[in-house]
Amino acid sequence: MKPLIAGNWKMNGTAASGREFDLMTSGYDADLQARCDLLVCPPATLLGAFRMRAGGTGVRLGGQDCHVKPCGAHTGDISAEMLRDAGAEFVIVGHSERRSDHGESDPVVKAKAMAARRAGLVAVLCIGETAEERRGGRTLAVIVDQLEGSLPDEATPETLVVAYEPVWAIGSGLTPTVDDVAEVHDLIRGKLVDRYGAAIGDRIRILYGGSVKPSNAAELLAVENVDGALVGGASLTAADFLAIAAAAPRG
Ligand SMILES: O=C[C@H](O)COP(=O)(O)O
Repeated sequence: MKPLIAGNWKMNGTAASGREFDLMTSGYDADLQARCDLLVCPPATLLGAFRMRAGGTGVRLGGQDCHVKPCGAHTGDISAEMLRDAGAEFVIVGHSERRSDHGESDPVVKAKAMAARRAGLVAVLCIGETAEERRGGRTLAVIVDQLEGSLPDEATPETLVVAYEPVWAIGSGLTPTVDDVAEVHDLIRGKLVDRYGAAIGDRIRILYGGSVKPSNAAELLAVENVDGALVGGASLTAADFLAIAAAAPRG
């Protein structure tokens, strides 16, 4: 399976960030293109400009969230259809910062994943346990609950990516051991196969996210059932982001 290296810029970036994005597109050379798919999810304000800059380079674009409805009276929100219109091919749903900042529940995340499919976007559906849940030995149970509550009713490898992001690893510099990552990704793979059948579930990409950096990317990306990375802070600079992409194993 070709790895997906996805950058989530979160609430970072202005028009001046186009220069950094250009370094990413120019650095995504034939070797990297053969090695992995590269996705940048900037703030929605930059999608249109980045679409112009990305043209023909192979770098894909995504949104960071979408509303469940295609349009309507929802001040400040953006629909999956609007993201697609602005150049997105992917959209992150259920990121832990959306869950905590905006109280998004599993049913809402599921509805957003289904909205993404309706609009022709690939949903990057995020799940992960908190530090307290991990300390309480509930990691695997939390992952199962989140999957049961938020996976869309129908999915294919072309419409769904799952991202495992332990909340305590996000932006903290901490990462789980490779054995812990392997255990959770193995569980997720099994649940995807149960839900969608082996022909689909075995081919849905499962990303790891949380403090991925050039120094730990090769180790994390080599873990079985880790099919790429969802990168926050290190995706803001081309040098780090491309170094992570270069650490992806050849498919
Ligand atoms: O969506 C990305 C994740 O929240 C990871 O962020 P981070 O790489 O800054 O830890």
